[in-house]
Amino acid sequence: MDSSSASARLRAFPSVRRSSPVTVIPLTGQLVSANSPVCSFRSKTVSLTSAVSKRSNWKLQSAMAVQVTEKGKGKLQIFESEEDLSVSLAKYTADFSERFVRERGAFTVVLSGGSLIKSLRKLIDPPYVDSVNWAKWHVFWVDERVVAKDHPDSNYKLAYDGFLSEVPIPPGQVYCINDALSAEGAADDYETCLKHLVKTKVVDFSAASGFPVFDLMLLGMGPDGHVASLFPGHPLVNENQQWVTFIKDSPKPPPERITFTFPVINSSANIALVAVGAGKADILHRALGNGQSADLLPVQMVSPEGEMTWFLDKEAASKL
Ligand SMILES: O=C(O)[C@H](O)[C@@H](O)[C@H](O)[C@H](O)COP(=O)(O)O
Repeated sequence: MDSSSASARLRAFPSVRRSSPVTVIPLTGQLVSANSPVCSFRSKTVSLTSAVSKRSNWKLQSAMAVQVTEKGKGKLQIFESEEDLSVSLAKYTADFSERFVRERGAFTVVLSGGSLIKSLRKLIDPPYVDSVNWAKWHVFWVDERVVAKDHPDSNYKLAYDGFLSEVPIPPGQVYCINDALSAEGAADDYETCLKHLVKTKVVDFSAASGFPVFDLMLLGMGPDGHVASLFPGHPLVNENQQWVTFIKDSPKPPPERITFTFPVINSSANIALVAVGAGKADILHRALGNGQSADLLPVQMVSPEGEMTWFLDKEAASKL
């Protein structure tokens, strides 16, 4: 792995292009999926700063999503309710599954913990529970707590109970933490597993950067702006050599976790960033608003090689 290359370093410290042009697309009357053709709607080009200040354009009507796109920063979708968000998130995920299974014979999907799992619940309902080719799924965790797999804090348990137990993904394709190891040992073990899966071409790889490329990463965000187990002000946000690392002083309990690093997160082919509820409103205002800060929040460091799509409900987006 040539992780000391200039491009790997650069990708670990992506810049936030606040003044880049964005396209604001007010949509009326119906929920529009992430894959809707942009050209079929009215659009105008403004800067992200002015898009945020023109809040009157963002009024939500019943079951309406407002999309904002900015080159390199992603598409922002705001849903009337968490229920609408989960319907759209299921379609978005199922569409990628279909595309990657067709194109490369497998679908590598990365989960986080927290409320994201609940927001994936429509995937285990018809039509997706029957139409998705679950046998081709390979499931990973962007972060995991260093606890036993049957512990209430386990992200594996959360995903298993709420989602994985309901669909026929072969158990050998669900890559959970080795809970017999220390945090350091579990991070090493997970990275070794990823390297093996890159070698066997289950997981894609970017020769340019030297990091694995997951087909889809589904990220939550904490109210402090953390993603995965990469917390504001923690030195791990600058890790640019390892694929998987560990933390023993996580400000969010439990303290011991393993986590993908930013170069791996930012190598993804697609990232969905999902935030729901009023508790996320202030940090989203800071992350996407006009204010300038020298220190980027972890969520502002998410800047994938591929596509990024934000899924917010109207409470989370209420201060934008
Ligand atoms: O293990 C974890 O703690 C998570 O992976 C973490 O990064 C989570 O995704 C965010 O804290 C958002 O969680 P909520 O959506 O529950 O706020």
